[in-house]
Amino acid sequence: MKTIVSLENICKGFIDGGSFHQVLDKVNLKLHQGQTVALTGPSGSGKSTLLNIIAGFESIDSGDLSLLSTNSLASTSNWLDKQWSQFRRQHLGVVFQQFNLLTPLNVRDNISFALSLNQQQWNPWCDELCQQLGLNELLSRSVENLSGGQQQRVAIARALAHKPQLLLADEPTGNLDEQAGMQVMALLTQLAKQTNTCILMVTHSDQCAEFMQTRWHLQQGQIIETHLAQDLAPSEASSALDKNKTNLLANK
Ligand SMILES: Nc1ncnc2c1ncn2[C@@H]1O[C@H](COP(=O)(O)OP(=O)(O)OP(=O)(O)O)[C@@H](O)[C@H]1O
Repeated sequence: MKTIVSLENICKGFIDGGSFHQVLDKVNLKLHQGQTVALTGPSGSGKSTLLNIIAGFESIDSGDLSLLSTNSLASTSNWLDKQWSQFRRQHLGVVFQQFNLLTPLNVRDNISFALSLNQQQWNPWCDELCQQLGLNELLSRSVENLSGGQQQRVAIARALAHKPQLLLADEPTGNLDEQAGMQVMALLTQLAKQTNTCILMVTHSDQCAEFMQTRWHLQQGQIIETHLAQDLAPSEASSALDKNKTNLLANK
């Protein structure tokens, strides 16, 4: 399986209140194409910091971050803003708790805008995304007037429209009630599977984490890995996941 993200001995800390707080302490990890990972851990353990580092929004103190760009895994140590922007535009999708939608625009234009950054236009995959996410009736609606669950589905469509190799999601269901949250999780994992997109998702919810194959638990600067669906034989894992998702989608 192709490695798309590699962190080697990553250290990151912040100076706050006059003292230094080590948040990540020699973290090593690899993410592979199509892999799905839930990132859990206590509040303040550094989950968002880790996502921000992988997206290039936060610098590292030491270690090396390599990302798959133009077909090879390359160290980002010498990347300038231009290379980071290009990576984010072409290969990355993000779904954060605050949806960060473009509020003056309607649903269709929010999704089209993300595509236009890659010189792409609306295509059959967008139709499929909108159909599966139940957005077809909402395409001309202004995003600011949509409900939280509807906005969340727009944010997912926007993040997956350009078929990114990596989706970073920070508590993507944090603003939704439990049932809506589970529906969003079911759709998110189903759509990402269709494009072989790797997901790294921060969550405080065990139920959301169960949609992912693997769990990384971040505590005291270190990551402990446990397997979720992969603990089962492949056929059992996929049928358990499919059953879970089918039940949730049936309740939609
Ligand atoms: N820019 C910053 N300046 C100073 N400290 C920061 C900064 N960003 C994060 N921190 C600190 O780093 C630690 C990790 O923060 P982070 O937001 O990554 O945690 P988290 O695990 O995502 O937390 P939560 O689950 O509560 O969202 C916290 O102690 C936080 O206060």
